[in-house]
Amino acid sequence: MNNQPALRTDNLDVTYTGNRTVTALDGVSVDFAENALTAIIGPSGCGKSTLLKSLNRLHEIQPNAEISGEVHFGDQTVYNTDEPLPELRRQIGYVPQTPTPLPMSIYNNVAYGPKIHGDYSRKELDDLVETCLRKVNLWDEVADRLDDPGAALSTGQIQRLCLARSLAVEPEILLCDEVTSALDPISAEQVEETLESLKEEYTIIMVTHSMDQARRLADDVVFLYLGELVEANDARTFFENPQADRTKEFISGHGASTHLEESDSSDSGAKPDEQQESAGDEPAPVQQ
Ligand SMILES: Nc1ncnc2c1ncn2[C@@H]1O[C@H](COP(=O)(O)OP(=O)(O)OP(=O)(O)O)[C@@H](O)[C@H]1O
Repeated sequence: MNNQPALRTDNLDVTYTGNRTVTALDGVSVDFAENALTAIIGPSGCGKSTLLKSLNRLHEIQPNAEISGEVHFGDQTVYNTDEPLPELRRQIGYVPQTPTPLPMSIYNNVAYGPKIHGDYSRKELDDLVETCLRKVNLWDEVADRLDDPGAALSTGQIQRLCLARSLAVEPEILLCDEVTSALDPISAEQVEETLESLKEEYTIIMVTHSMDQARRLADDVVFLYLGELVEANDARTFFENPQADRTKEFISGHGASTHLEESDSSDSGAKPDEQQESAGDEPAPVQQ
C-alpha cells in the first residue's frame, strides 16, 4: 500500500443478529492509504458495504448490527471516542449508491451542510459552492441555474451534486458505495473522472462490483471473501501478481472485463451456514 494509512481497521468483527446470526466481517485488519483510492471488492454478500459503513459507524443505523474491534483514524479511534458522531461523519463522509438530492436548489444542496456545520458569510458560501461544484466538474453545467431544484438535474449530474455536497463540509475521507452503479455509461465515466481527480486531495474508499472499474481507478485493492480479508495490496500487484490463491481464482474467474458477480451469481460471500436475504434496510441517504 502507498503512503501513510488514513484509516486502519483493527480486528473488526461485525455480526447481524436476528433469526440467524450472520458474520459479515470476521477479524478484518486493513490499512487504507492516505490520498489514494482504495477499491473494496469481492463477491456479493462478502461484507463490502458492511466494511465501508463500519468506517464511520453508519452500519449502526441497522439496529441488529454488533461490532467489536476498532477503526483508527489518525490519532482518533472511531469507536472508543468522545467525538460527536456528526463530527466524525463530517470528517469521514459517505456517498450512497443512489444519488438523492435534497429537496432544494442546486446551490442549497451544496450549501446546506456548511450552513449547519459552520459560520460562513454569503460570499464565503458562494465561493465554497463554486469550488465544490468545480471539483466535481459540474460548475460549467449549472453555473447559470443554481436556483433550479437539484432534482431537475440528470441522474449523473445529481450524483456529482451529491459528491459536491459531501465535499462542502470539508471531509478528509470519502466513502463511496457503488457510486456509479445506478448511472448510464457516460455519466459513470464522468463520475469516474471526478473520483480520479478528487483522490489527489482526499482519501477515497470505494465499494465496486466492477473489476474493470477497480483496475481503472484504484491505487489499492482490498479483497474480501466470506467476511474475511483475503488480500490487500497495491492495484498493480493485486491484478498482475496476486499473492493469495483465492485472489488468483477470483481474478481469473472473472476475466479481464466483467462485473464481479456476472460470472457466478451463486458465489455468495455469505458464510454457507449463515446465508440469508439481506434485510434490504439501506440507511436513508446521509444528509449533511
Ligand atoms: N441488516 C442486516 N441483517 C442481517 N444480515 C445482514 C444485514 N445487512 C447485511 N447482512 C448480511 O451480511 C452479509 C454482508 O452483507 P454486505 O451488504 O456487507 O455485503 P456486500 O459484499 O456489500 O454485498 P453486495 O455485493 O451484494 O452488496 C450478507 O450475508 C448480508 O446478507
